[in-house]
Amino acid sequence: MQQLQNYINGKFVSPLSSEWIDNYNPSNGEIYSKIPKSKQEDVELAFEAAKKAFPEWSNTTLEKRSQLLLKIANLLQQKLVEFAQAESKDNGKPLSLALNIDIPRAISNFEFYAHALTQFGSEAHESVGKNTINFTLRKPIGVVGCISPWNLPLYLFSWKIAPALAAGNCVVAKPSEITPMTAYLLSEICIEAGLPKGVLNIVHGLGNEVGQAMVEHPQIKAISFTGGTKTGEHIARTAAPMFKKLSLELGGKNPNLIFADCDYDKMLQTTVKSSFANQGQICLCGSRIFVEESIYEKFKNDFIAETKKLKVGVPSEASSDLGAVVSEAHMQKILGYINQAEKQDAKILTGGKRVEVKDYENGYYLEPTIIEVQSNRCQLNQEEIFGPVVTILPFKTEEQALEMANDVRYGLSATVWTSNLDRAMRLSNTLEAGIIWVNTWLNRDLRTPFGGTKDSGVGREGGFEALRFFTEPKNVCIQYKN
Ligand SMILES: NC(=O)C1=CN([C@@H]2O[C@H](COP(=O)(O)OP(=O)(O)OC[C@H]3O[C@@H](n4cnc5c(N)ncnc54)[C@H](O)[C@@H]3O)[C@@H](O)[C@H]2O)C=CC1
Ligand SMILES: O=C(O)/C=C/C=C(\O)C(=O)O
Repeated sequence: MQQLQNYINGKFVSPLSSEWIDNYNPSNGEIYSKIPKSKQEDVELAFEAAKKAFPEWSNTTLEKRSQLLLKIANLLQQKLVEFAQAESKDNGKPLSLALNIDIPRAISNFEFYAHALTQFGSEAHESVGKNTINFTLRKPIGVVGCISPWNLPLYLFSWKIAPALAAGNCVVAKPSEITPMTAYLLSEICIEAGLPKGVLNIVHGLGNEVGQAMVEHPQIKAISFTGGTKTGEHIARTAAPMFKKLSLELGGKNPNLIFADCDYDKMLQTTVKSSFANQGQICLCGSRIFVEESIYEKFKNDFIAETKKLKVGVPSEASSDLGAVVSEAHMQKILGYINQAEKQDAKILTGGKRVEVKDYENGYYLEPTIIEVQSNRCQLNQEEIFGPVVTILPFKTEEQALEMANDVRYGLSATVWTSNLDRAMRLSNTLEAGIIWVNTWLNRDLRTPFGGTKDSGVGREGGFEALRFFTEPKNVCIQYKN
């Protein structure tokens, strides 16, 4: 059975403990590889390698850094199919999704930051009448930590390491132990691309061992994390006394507000995607759907009909719209929420059950599920389920829709469907979320700030925001004689 390795100081190495974790294939529930069960001592090795590489990497010209990131992107492009197959097998997502979204986006992340680093500037302030000029240097921080989740494995792993490297930092990175494969394959590419040893180090293992050691490490000065809100809270509590820089991209319970005056067909097709893409395992999925009363019954019937057309099946088959959810434990968690529907006076309109796929009976397949709830205060509307489950609820007025949309602890994204520009602007101003989509969803321009408010996180990724996060500003004030 394949044994993955850590990538430390430019080489593949086994964990010092020689312990391994089983890696499951969600499509059939079988163990298909082993990953290092690394510990604090492996993190220390990675840190030492990164620290040693920092002086040279931070002084490497922007052109050279840019070329290396582009080389990684080119090699990824050449191996797109291999990577997409690996991602689909490791995560359970449809191969078509990995081929068309996950891996292309990982390539774009490297390309984007290869170019962004050459365009990144800093400010200068002339104090007129005082013969003084201030200018701000943007220094790489040193060794930084990147911790990524399992839902969009290489997509989010590269979304963190590309800007961290671009800004001149050396990196200790930890992919999710549930989906380690494409990060492992990326280490092969880094070697092939000639990335200097120690610049990027990838340590596999459990969150409460490897992740915890990274967060606790006194000399890893910044942590970029994407994952669950509870984990983010724990990281913040651990890191705060050490005054670490933190970027936390956490959970969401995003509202999807549908008004009667919208482009109905576009809304319907997009709402199916924003509900069930990647088996609903995207922090941006619109999991609370609020519909204007006058079109509620029509929407309900059409949405059910469209959802019933979705095929749940083996990830590698082109006809599968939904694959498997990521793990047995996660499947049980989602089913736990669905099974509470009745107690919460909610009605399952379609779905709600595990799916048995022929010859893949032990895979983690779930029906796309729509639940009609009676109140936004119910648990189904207040907690992140992170699976193919959405709720629907009618509203009478824009004010009521806004109130329900904001009445939740999360504030990541919101989607508004309307042809009324005034309403679109009013809601864009008042919805409590870091990202608002009007008449579209998951429409991404990598230059824009990405992140959430409230319990959805702290800080922003994307564009120059990430380069600002991964650098320390230093102001220089010079007074000169006339
Ligand atoms: N992007 C998002 O919004 C995501 C949200 N989630 C939510 O979180 C729930 C739990 O999923 P998990 O897989 O447990 O996510 P998680 O938040 O535990 O995992 C994300 C990453 O954090 C690491 N991690 C875990 N504990 C850590 C610690 N103490 N210190 C440092 N790193 C640590 C994990 O190993 C993984 O690499 C999901 O059911 C879902 O609701 C999960 C993944 C992504
Ligand atoms: O950057 C994006 O386009 C999407 C990011 C998605 C997440 O952070 C997530 O699902 O966790």
